[in-house]
Amino acid sequence: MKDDLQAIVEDIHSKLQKRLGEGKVADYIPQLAHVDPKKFGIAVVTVDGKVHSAGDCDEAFSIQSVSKVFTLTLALGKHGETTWNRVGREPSGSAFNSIVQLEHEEGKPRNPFINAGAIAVSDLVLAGHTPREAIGEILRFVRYLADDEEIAIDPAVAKSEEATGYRNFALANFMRSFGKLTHPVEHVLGVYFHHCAIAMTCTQLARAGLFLAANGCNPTTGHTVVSSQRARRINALMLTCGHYDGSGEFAYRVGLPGKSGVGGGIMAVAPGRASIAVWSPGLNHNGNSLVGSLALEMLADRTGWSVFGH
Ligand SMILES: NC(=O)CC[C@H](N)C(=O)O
Repeated sequence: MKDDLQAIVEDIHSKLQKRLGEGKVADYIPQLAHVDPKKFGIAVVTVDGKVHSAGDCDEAFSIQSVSKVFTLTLALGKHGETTWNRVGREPSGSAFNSIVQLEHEEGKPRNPFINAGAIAVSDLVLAGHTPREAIGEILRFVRYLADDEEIAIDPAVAKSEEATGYRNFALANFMRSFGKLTHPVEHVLGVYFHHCAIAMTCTQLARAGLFLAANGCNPTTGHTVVSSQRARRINALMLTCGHYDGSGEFAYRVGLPGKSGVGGGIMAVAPGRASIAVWSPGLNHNGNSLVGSLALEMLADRTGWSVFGH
């Protein structure tokens, strides 16, 4: 490390002040359109459990698609490798809510991080449960990962998406027509919308991702969450698919496994070193946080943490 980490984080926060407000806040989910576009938080939790943070790092925001990492981890825990019968592991090269590939590939989504793939994963998490139980299981899992019982779902966000999620209903119905969802569409989407509506701060999110930076074991709680092989593989999927059709650009500029959400959050993993969360609501054309991506690019550059070398 070239400089002290807290100093780097504060410097990134101050250098990016002039860029705040760039990008476009997601407004297709009406409840997200109200968020102040100038918010910006960053938290870095190193594998020794130390937190380095700046800005709006303790303000909760809607994690949206970042939650797909947690539901995938749960589905793999419940169904093991058979998870991959239902969803692929290849980058899609298309938008997060795209429907085009689904017809060619007979209802099997490309990867677990695009909407269609995460809906298939929600169907897997729902197995043996009512929707309410599955939502409770996901929330308990995220609280366990972050070691924080305060984490909650924002019901207004879930409701807002349920009322306007025409695309997601289309994707789910289309998959169901191929027999690729085993539960009723309303139940599967109920689970999906609620896990997307989990609200977390950057600090909580960085803590929740720590197991991925530390070979599957959360070093602050001592809990073994997944095997080191599984942690490595989830990181690989985040690197190749975590930013949709912006994943190549993110790997080029940042070089860390990462998962974005349309709430403006990104969770990134520096294996063996740290888990990082950034939040800034303005999105680039791929639906990834514009200032958040810049912050991670600066962080990777200053720390030499890119998985591809210094
Ligand atoms: N990229 C995202 O964060 C998308 C998640 C959002 N809940 C949706 O389904 O559209």
